[in-house]
Amino acid sequence: MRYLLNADQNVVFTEVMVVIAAVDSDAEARSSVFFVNGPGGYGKTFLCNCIIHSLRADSKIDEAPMAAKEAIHCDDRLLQDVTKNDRTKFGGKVLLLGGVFRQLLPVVSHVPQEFTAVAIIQAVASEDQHASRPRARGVPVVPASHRRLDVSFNLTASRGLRRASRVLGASREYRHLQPCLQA
Ligand SMILES: Nc1ncnc2c1ncn2[C@@H]1O[C@H](COP(=O)(O)OP(=O)(O)OP(=O)(O)O)[C@@H](O)[C@H]1O
Repeated sequence: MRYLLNADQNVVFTEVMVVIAAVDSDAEARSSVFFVNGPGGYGKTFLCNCIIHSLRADSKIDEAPMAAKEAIHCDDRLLQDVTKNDRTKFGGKVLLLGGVFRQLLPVVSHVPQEFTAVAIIQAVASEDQHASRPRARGVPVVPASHRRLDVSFNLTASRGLRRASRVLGASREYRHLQPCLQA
């Protein structure tokens, strides 16, 4: 199955396998946590299946879910307990998680999620303008990959934007988004 992997998938496959081999041969090796990021349909599941297939063939695999942070903490403690190794994260096991970072909202303290969503839509819309994409009735066109956020955009409208602008503008981390909110 490995021969089917494309160049990007091959890079991740090799990196994960190298670390697994190192952890296998050295009980004291540091554990590694990988997060495979990529847009929908980019081949994350295909890659994971290939890795699982290879590890199963060698009888060395534990399931690695994509889960809430509490579940990840729980895995960490459980693996440390099972392996009797509390010196390294996940008891020295390799953790491979997958997902799409663009589908997750960044965490901004004291800001409701819908305002963060609006800020992101505005930022994306602004990128779109630079790419000379069409605009419909004065509303920036949101690319297909972000259409699931359309609802937040419509619901919050201008009052939400003004508040988002104020609150996000006060956050040093997201100050660069401020110009995008001047609709
Ligand atoms: N190297 C490959 N060779 C042949 N087909 C592939 C390859 N990589 C991915 N595919 C195919 O592309 C399609 C999308 O891949 P996959 O489901 O792995 O994407 P994904 O990143 O997990 O998507 P999502 O985030 O939406 O779950 C699937 O039909 C898969 O079989």
